[in-house]
Amino acid sequence: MQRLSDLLSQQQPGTLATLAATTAAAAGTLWLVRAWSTSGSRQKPPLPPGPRGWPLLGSLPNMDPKRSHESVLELCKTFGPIISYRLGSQLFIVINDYDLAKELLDDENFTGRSRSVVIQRQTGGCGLLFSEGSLWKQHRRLALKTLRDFGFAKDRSVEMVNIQLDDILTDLRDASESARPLNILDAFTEATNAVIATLTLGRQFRRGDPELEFVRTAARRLFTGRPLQNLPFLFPWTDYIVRLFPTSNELNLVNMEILEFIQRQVQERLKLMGADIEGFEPECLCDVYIKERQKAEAAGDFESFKDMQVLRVVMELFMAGTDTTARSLEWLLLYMTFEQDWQSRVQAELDRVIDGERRPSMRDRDQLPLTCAVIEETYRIVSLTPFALFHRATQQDTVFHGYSFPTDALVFPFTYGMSRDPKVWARPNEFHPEHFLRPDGSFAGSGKNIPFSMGRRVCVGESLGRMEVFLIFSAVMKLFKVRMADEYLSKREDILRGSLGILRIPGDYRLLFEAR
Ligand code: HEM
Repeated sequence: MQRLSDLLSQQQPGTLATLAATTAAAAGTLWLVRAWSTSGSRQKPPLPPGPRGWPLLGSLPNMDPKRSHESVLELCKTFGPIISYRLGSQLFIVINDYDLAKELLDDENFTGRSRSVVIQRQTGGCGLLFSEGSLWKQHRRLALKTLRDFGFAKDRSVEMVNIQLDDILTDLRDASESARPLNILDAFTEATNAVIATLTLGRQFRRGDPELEFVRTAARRLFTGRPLQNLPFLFPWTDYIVRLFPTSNELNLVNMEILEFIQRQVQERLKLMGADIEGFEPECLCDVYIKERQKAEAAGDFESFKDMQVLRVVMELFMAGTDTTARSLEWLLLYMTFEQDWQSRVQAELDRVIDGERRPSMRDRDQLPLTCAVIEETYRIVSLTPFALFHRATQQDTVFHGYSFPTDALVFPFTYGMSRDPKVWARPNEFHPEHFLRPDGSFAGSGKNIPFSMGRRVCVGESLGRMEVFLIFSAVMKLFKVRMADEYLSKREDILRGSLGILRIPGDYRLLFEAR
């Protein structure tokens, strides 16, 4: 396996001449795009409507840097369900209507991802999250099949979650006996990471282990980082300056550190597999990838499973499977502290259905409509990933509902806006689990709620995420009452409004647990 610095430097051409040429080309392209978009070209359909923006900066000064989802919602109220705006020189198109988003996300043409220099440098076009075309299809299929074979979202994962629950419940018992207020995220991160680490790397990072501390901190840095503060993302020509000081950019830095960490893990697996890779019975996704690489190379294919590809797929699943689910659980408990009546109703339902000391299992789900509705409503009102992930039209001259979608525009399904659409939700701005309950009290399903997005690039981990959230939330609710520590009670608005990194992050809080 190549050294990581070599792998990353392969993604970094660059001399002064290239700098000059690229800057000139970027300026020329920008000028042309601007000239075209303001001239009201007769041949091409217009861009979707949106604010005019400032010279060079576009709408950047109008975005709340901590909560761009709120600023974009305001724009949608003015300009409609398909809007466009520029931040720096990057064009964004936002879809804020469920039916339009469904049509777009089901369309093969919109399975592209950003070709931004930042993403290219971090991924080299490899992996699963940011790859496109046949490479993406091949690896999405393989990753899903492999994880399924290892019991992804099935019995084996249920067993793993239950083992993790032992630790969570012990922590909560200790906290409740000592009346110690706590931030619950760490306990949830440890649990969700243990599950995905077993599936991807065949091992777990145990408490007290510095590697677990690294994963926790890295996840926090990665998911609280603001992509919009990554200058070259909005002004590609600044990339040449930023790349001279790679450690000055937090998102680059944390990406490199995680990749190095994953590379060490892959090397451990290689050591364990020994010389007879072919005869080794794979125990996790990483082993399968190492074996597939050997097969591909034997057949003369040195591209599909090159080092960067293997590292990125393992890393992306490992990271995406850790913080997203832990944060969903954190938000659920926060809503339960502020919605005490719903907390009591969930607990009454759990007491009725789950007898004695038994833990809730997936089979109980059908008997727990209210619990399911509370979970679904929390997904809705939080919208953990308000912009899902950016997509891109892969075909030139794409026209969608009368508007031009250039191939370099970043297209977002705006899940935050859709989950607040008054045409769809009776009480869009309130915590109202009845959105997901039929009049007879049965669970109505997710309907138009799309926390995991939808269509061709729908979240790979949806079934695992949903399973973990249901099992952990219901087990905690069965055994503990949760409330906000007194000094945070008056901060409801700040805590629930929080801020936006890659995920929505609540404001600072401390929870108190009391055994039931
Ligand atoms: C509650 C937890 C989670 C939420 C809310 C969530 C949400 C999302 C969203 C909104 C997307 C973007 C889909 C799009 O491009 O339109 C996504 C993609 C993805 N998620 Fe998740 N996710 C969660 C858990 C997980 C887990 C547990 C894993 C790993 C096992 C995972 C792996 C991925 C991957 C690999 C993609 C990229 C799929 C692709 O590009 O084809 N996610 N997720």
